[in-house]
Amino acid sequence: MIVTIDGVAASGKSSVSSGVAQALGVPYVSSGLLYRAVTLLGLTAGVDLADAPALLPLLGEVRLEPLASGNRVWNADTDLTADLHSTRVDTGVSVVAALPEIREWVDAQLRALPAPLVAEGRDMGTNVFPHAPHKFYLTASARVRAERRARERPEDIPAIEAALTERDRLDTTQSAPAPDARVIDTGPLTLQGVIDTILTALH
Ligand SMILES: Nc1ncnc2c1ncn2[C@@H]1O[C@H](COP(=O)(O)OP(=O)(O)O)[C@@H](O)[C@H]1O
Ligand SMILES: Nc1ccn([C@H]2C[C@H](O)[C@@H](COP(=O)(O)OP(=O)(O)O)O2)c(=O)n1
Repeated sequence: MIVTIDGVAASGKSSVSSGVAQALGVPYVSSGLLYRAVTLLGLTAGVDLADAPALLPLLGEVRLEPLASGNRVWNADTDLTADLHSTRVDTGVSVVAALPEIREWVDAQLRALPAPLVAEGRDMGTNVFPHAPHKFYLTASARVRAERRARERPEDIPAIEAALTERDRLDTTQSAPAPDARVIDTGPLTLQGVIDTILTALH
């Protein structure tokens, strides 16, 4: 069984997916971490982030470890995970995510994983796992999402809100909900409330 949980930036996808996956006793995969890893490796190598042929050779030893408690991304023996949520990765990642060659690479990593799993991102329900039987799409206003993220980062709410809104705009192409996804406005809900809504729908 595959459950897809897509949604806009900072809508709660990874926290909700982790909770749902732990309740189901299956792993979850965070596709955004792979786009973030490509971005980090490109920035570290000094490569133009819009240059797919220059990025692809950097990815030969990149591996996603899909743990239920939280995903890790490795480049050979180096754990990249702690560096994937920096502001510079946030700023560059939409450029990388717009490259068809990089999207193909990410999709291939995800499709190679064994089911059952929970997959979260933007296009899990539309493109990567279109035949998944259970699809969800998380939303919340930009202000609510910025307030949540401000609890994790040393930036003020208006700056975070502006950056999230800009990333939503740049990611619009791949972010449409699947027609058969259940859309959940997480604004009025607690994290556990969102997880419970999904678990109830699965039963
Ligand atoms: N319904 C909710 N109510 C309150 N906080 C939430 C809710 N959903 C997510 N959060 C918090 O919002 C932040 C962003 O969630 P995260 O899972 O990182 O989102 P995404 O994976 O979509 O970027 C986290 O700090 C998370 O704990
Ligand atoms: N399936 C996916 C997952 C993420 N992306 C892109 C879009 C996002 O700006 C980045 C990072 O996504 P991630 O889900 O890690 O981060 P946010 O929830 O947006 O903070 O990657 C994508 O295009 N397709």
